[in-house]
Amino acid sequence: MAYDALVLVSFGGPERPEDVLPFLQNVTRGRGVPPERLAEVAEHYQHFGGVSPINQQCRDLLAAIRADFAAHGVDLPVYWGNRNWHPMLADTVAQLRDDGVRTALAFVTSAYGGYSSCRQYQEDIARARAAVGPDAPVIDKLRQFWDHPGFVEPHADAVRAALAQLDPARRATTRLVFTAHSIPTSMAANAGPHGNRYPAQLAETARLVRAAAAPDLPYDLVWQSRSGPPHVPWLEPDVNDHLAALAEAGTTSVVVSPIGFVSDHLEVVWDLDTEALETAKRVGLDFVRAATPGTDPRFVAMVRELVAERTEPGGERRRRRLGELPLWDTCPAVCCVPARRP
Ligand SMILES: CC1=C(CCC(=O)O)c2cc3nc(cc4[nH]c(cc5[nH]c(cc1n2)c(C)c5CCC(=O)O)c(CCC(=O)O)c4C)C(CCC(=O)O)=C3C
Ligand SMILES: [Fe+2]
Repeated sequence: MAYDALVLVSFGGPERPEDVLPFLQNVTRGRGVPPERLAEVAEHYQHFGGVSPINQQCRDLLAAIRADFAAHGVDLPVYWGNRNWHPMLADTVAQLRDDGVRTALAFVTSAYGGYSSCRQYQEDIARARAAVGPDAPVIDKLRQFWDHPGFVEPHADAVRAALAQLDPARRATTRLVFTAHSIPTSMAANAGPHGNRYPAQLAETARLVRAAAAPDLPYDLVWQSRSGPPHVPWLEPDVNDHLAALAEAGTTSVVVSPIGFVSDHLEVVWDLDTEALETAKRVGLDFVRAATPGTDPRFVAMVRELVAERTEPGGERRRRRLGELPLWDTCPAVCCVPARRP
């Protein structure tokens, strides 16, 4: 199939103190997040002057994709729109329409399945198209990429680089701790056509990154950034509880690798580099946080490869991937339906 454009679709984040609350209201509208939690998260953003790093990271990725496309003769304009903050996806889709784009592919900055990571972005696209009206372009989301070498290899290199900062004499008591955004257990149960796809994909990515980076080290997959009301169960253990338990059991050193994310946005620089680091200090663990792919050339090239899978004859037979879980281009209708409200 031929496409006229690529759209980078992301979460969005505030870039001024006065935008923090309206942004948080957009994120949590209708999702039952208690006001206390919202106030706490607003403080995390204000700690960074009300500026989330995520939008600049998207601008950097956008520039890198454009340069990579130009260097490889891919003649597709690249646009950018967000779920929760400007540039809002509906404005971007209106621009696509004004520019005469009829069909576009969407690269979403999340590697995994699940409602928040996949289905909700498809709903964002559908809502933006509906807002633009009948002449809105068709927009097809590119596939999930949790086990693509362009995602796994940068994470693995980052784990290796982080390990190099730890004391080699303590290697026997060093562990890898992979983290991803926690989600409600009901959302996890509904992820993918047969359920539990989000944790299953993360377990596969963790296994692949560890195999490439440090096959001799023990590893765990744990969760971070829990939101929602306290009585609703979310995936556990939390990274902070886990670090305390590790220290208790004799671990001296950890590399924390946020495989759930593609860039060092606020959930990384606050929840890990500030909170989890604080926990590690308190319980006496050596702690190094591994980098995320960001604009690693292999990650940027992956975007072009995912496009080629959809646009080149036989492209779907040349998928590069390291894992074994089932993979598809177009999600079945039953996939990742929203978690039932408690
Ligand atoms: C799976 C997942 C990803 C990974 C996939 C992806 O990347 O999309 C992700 C990413 C992110 N989450 C982010 C920020 C927030 N997430 C929140 C709340 C929530 N996240 C959830 C899940 C996820 N979130 C869920 C189930 C909620 C509860 C409310 C709801 O059901 O929607 C809240 C509300 C306050 C709170 O934390 O309580 C905020 C501010 C940012 C931006 C950081 C920045 O600004 O740099 C990013 C990239
Ligand atoms: Fe989130």
